[in-house]
Amino acid sequence: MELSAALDFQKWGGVHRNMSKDMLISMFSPAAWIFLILVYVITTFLFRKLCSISKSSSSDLPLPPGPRCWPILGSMFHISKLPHQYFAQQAKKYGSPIVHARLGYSPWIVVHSPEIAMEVLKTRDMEFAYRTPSVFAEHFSFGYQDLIFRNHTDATWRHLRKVCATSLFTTSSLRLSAAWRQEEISAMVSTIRSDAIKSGSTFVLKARPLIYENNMNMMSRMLFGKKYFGKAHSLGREAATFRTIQEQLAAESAKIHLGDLFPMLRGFDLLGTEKNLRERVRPAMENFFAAIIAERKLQHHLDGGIKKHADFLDVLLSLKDGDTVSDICIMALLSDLMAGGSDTGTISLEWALSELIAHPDQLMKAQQEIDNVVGQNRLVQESDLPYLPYVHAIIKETMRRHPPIPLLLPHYTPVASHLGGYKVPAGSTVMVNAWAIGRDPNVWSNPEEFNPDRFLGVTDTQFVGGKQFQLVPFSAGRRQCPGYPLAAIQLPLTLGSLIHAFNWGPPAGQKPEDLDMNETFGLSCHRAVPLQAAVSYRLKLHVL
Ligand code: HEM
Repeated sequence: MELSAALDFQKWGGVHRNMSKDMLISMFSPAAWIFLILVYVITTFLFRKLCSISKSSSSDLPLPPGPRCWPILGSMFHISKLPHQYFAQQAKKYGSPIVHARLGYSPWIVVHSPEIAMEVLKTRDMEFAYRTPSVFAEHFSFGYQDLIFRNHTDATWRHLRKVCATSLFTTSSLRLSAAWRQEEISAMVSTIRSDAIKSGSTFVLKARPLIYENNMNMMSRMLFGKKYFGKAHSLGREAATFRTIQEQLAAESAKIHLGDLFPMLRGFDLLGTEKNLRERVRPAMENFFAAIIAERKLQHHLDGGIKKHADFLDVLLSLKDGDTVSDICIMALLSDLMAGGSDTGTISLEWALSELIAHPDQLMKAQQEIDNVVGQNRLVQESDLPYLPYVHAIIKETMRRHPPIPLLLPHYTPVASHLGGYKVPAGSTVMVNAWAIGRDPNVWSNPEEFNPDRFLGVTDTQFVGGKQFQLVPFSAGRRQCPGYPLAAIQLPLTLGSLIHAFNWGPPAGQKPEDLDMNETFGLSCHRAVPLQAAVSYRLKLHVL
């Protein structure tokens, strides 16, 4: 998913470069221009006043180095490249593990060392585990009713995390949902196999949509017992609505909202970017999830109560006494989990397949490992996973090189603080550059090399915000991704199944080393060019 209120810097850079003077003039009425100029003059004055007050009253620590900050606008026009790469370059340029930038009125602090990442995410996470308020966050979360954007100081946030941890991601609940995952994997393998057989042997597969739909189906079945993608389902209209909502969310998460950069302008929605969120996207999400909840409540009524928990929605609706959560909170949570559980997995698997196509020897080594454990007469099952260390190592190495959320989700501190000997202004968004840490030669030997072997024998505790914080794709501390236990099964299971059932190579005429490995940015980091691979079936025909 495009997980949060991302500023799409590429688009913003593009808009900035392409925006002619005429376009700018025609965007606002004369009254709006006078108003904007007035706002500029007043805010410049207030800003200078504020700076002089804060200089004299706050600590003497300096701000971290970073790009030039212009009055009011800050450094936003400097950040036109992929921000995780841009900030990594800035850290290198200044020889500093912390970089500061300002977007409009919002200070950003970006951390590039495992030591300071540990401070932000774990040792002092009570200070830094807030979320940056934003226009997208407010609507996506139905007014901060969800888990992702609710502050960690809120008792309901703790309650929702506990419900997820104890009812969705325990070993026993994950065992209960194993059959659905297996069905979805079989369906995906079967679809690809039919296409391969139809086309003779090898055919060119666009992997991303298939993996995305597979992840979505797995999530929606676990959460509320429905699936929206694939050949054999009959939810035509509902599925179409669901797709539209997901597409709109992805588009909205990548928009610039003036109100985020200049909070005092929020109420005016001068560019009209909030209107669509408020009037179309949020109501559409609300109607969609409200219908699912209403349908389930009716079912419970007809059944004379909840006899047995069929899925997570049943669990949420059967919470008792002080533990109950409102319908709006359930909607927001379901929406979070759908978002959290689909795009990240798709990104990781697409990168893992790309790296294996670029490194055929490693692909072969993984296939041999799976053949030794599973043979060629059946598909990979979850019970095989403990015996596939090389497949797990590939996932870890993929996460090191390509963390799906390279700057993690934005953390925030409402009060002034300090990090690594630098000042952190009140209201700062604090980011950990997991991408840069994963490629730091001071942390990893030969970081540019894709080498899964480096993870053989490494335990999972070292993987999830391990002691040294070298590898933090799932973050750590209070905000650590709650979905990790599911991802730790789903990723190796899907990757293992795909490389066991099929041979993968670059499309005809391309060499493995020529594969385009460029990145694109939302807040999540896809391949810039969706993967197209030459695929052929490699198991016995009677399998499936
Ligand atoms: C490749 C798989 C995944 C990766 C790399 C990943 C990564 C992350 C990251 C970096 C965060 C932000 C942590 C922070 O703010 O410091 C996060 C939060 C979150 N993730 Fe995941 N995630 C994955 C899969 C999942 C799955 C499968 C689910 C649920 C089904 C999920 C649900 C969530 C939720 C609800 C949050 C918000 C937690 C909070 O703010 O308290 N994620 N994830």
